[in-house]
Amino acid sequence: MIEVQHYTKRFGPHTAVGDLSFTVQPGAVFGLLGSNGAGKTTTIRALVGLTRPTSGTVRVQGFDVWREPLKAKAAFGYIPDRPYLYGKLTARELLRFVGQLYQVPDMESAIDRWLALFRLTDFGNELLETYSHGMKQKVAIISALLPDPPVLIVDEPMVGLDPHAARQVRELFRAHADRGRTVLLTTHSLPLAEAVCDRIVVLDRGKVLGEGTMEELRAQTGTAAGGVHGDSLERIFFRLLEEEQSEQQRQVAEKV
Ligand SMILES: Nc1ncnc2c1ncn2[C@@H]1O[C@H](COP(=O)(O)OP(=O)(O)OP(=O)(O)O)[C@@H](O)[C@H]1O
Repeated sequence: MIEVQHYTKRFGPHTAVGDLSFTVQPGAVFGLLGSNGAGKTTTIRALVGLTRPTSGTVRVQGFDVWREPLKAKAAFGYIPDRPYLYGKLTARELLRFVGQLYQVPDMESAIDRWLALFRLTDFGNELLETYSHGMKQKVAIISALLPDPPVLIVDEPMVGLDPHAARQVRELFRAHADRGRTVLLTTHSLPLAEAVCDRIVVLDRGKVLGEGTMEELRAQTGTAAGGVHGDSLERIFFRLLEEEQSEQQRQVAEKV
């Protein structure tokens, strides 16, 4: 379970995220969507303990990520948008390192299965510095999933993946949640969000524009289901952004 309560992050005078609250229950895939600079990565970095909230709290499996970092970190797997992997290790060495840290049972056969699933068996003993971007991304995904964590936190998972791998990863996230685990992901891919997310929050410039299931977002934006585009998340997303822009223009006009 993930609980974000009144999370605010400021960088100097700039508010990157303001008063964000949401909960992700076990069994759910939660999508954090928004334009460039909306505050998605800033939120993810708070969730994984890389930045301290200016105010508010962030909990994973009941543990405050900043106050009880070891307990919180033991409970989640994290796939960053730009994975850093030790280039002088082979994929197998890195995965053994992760497996030992998290005491993964029957580690060697688990590693074999994961490498085979992502068609990396032949490259398992090659140094990671020789891997392509997509291959590195696959290893980062395996590292996060190998310990079968109760919570999975993912920043832009599909960048660099070929269509086959992208579909596999989408199915893995869904299956992870369906086994009672919690999944939070950020993405620019509206089809991905629509296909796997149970709930979605749309951010823009650090503010929440909308939150809910697809049905709730449709109701909020007056976007009817059906029709060629009527039920798509893309339409809801643009409607929310348009509403926010008209509200800002109205406020500016009032001040003039
Ligand atoms: N370390 C930092 N110092 C100053 N400002 C920052 C820092 N990190 C993020 N920001 C600012 O916070 C805002 C949110 O950035 P963030 O990276 O969270 O956006 P994002 O939604 O992940 O965007 P993208 O889709 O482009 O990756 C931006 O205005 C960014 O400039």
